[in-house]
Amino acid sequence: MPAPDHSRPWTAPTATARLDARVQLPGSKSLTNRALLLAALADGPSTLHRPLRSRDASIMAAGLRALGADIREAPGDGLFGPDLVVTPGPVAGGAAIDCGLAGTAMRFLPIMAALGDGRVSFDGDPHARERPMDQTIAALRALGVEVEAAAPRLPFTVHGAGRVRGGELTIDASASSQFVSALLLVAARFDAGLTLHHRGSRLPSLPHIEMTLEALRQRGVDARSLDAGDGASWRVEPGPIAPLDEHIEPDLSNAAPFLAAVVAVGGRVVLDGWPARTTQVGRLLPELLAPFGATSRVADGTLTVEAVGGEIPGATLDLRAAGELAPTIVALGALASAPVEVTGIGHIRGHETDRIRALVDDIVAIGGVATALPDGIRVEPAPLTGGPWGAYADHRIATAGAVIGLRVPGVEVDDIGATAKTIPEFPELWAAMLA
Ligand SMILES: O=C(O)C1=C[C@@H](OP(=O)(O)O)[C@@H](O)[C@H](O)C1
Ligand SMILES: C=C(OP(=O)(O)O)C(=O)O
Repeated sequence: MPAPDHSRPWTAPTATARLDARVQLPGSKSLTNRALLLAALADGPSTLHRPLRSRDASIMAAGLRALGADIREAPGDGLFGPDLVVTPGPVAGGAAIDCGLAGTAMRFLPIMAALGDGRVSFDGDPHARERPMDQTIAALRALGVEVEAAAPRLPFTVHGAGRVRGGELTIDASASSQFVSALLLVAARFDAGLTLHHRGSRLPSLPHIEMTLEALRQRGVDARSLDAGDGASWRVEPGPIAPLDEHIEPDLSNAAPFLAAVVAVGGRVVLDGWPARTTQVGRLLPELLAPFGATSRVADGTLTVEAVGGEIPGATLDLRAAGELAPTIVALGALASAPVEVTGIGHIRGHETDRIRALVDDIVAIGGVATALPDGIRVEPAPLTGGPWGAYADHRIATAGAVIGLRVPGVEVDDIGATAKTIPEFPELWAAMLA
């Protein structure tokens, strides 16, 4: 089969009938990239079964190889590609790492690089140079690691001295939970471990920090939240990281557009591989979609979402825990018959693109009414027309356009290839859902 051509605008398919689909999604980005990094720091080889194969996962693997890990493909069950076997090596200096647009790579890898002996330089895509990195650089410096940086952003160079003392550190993670996760993920390898405090105006994406703690504990690391009354202090004891063979769960955040499609069109989608218990923030989707008229049922490892279709009610949602899901919810807002307000997401201005601006501009360009709020977005009912939908290199802005296009003919996503960041199969899976 010829490779799909993503260089031309992608006309989002309009749904012609109620949905009745079964969907199987590739692995979680957040789980894959944590498993890769912890495997590279572990005491022996680990296998990742059904890892995500995507740009962000390739970037993480390439960065870890540059830092000394051996990562090879091994036959898996073939569902979305081979398994990965990671054999750790001593953390090496002397590398130049391209972080692309991957927040996990640009926040996690510099902390690991500090364990090595030598210089490691970091850079990324043009927009990656605008993403907040100040807390990574400040944290390393506070830990006694030399960082050469002209500005508190990419590009910069970490000068590892072969060890990090660790101890106690305070950062401001208001702009990203990844600053916290990065330090906790590597801290077992600091001489004194780490007691980390967050002090700042907000702490977004708490479930991703829970995911980090759980990933560490699964590998025998003593990692916990400290009950400081504010839920913003953590402790990781120094010690070995055990190797682990892990089955990577499907990406539940990438389930969002497929489940939102049910609200937009009506009918039913059954999602395979829904975990009985998970730290992924996508577990909140059933309750987030309920105000829009969706009913959800978990049974036998599947999630079934049903909706009648037709008018979509308005809603007000606080997505501070789940900023990653905001573009999909805002897309439903553009289709709703009453105002939809999403708050708690000011920090998504620092995601792959300024997501608040991108969503407002795209919705307004197709005739909608959307307003940026200091901490979110408000969308009001308006008749939508087709037209260009900018992806801004952002997988979730691209898929938000796909959701709107289900009901609005002629929505043209300029770069559906942006979905390669976490779900390269998106156009094919979307078409299959609608078939
Ligand atoms: O640690 C992670 O895997 C992630 C944390 C979150 O980042 P922010 O806290 O910057 O939103 C999330 O939005 C991102 O997609 C993935
Ligand atoms: C914010 C996201 O990604 P990143 O890991 O690059 O921060 C995202 O996937 O929504």
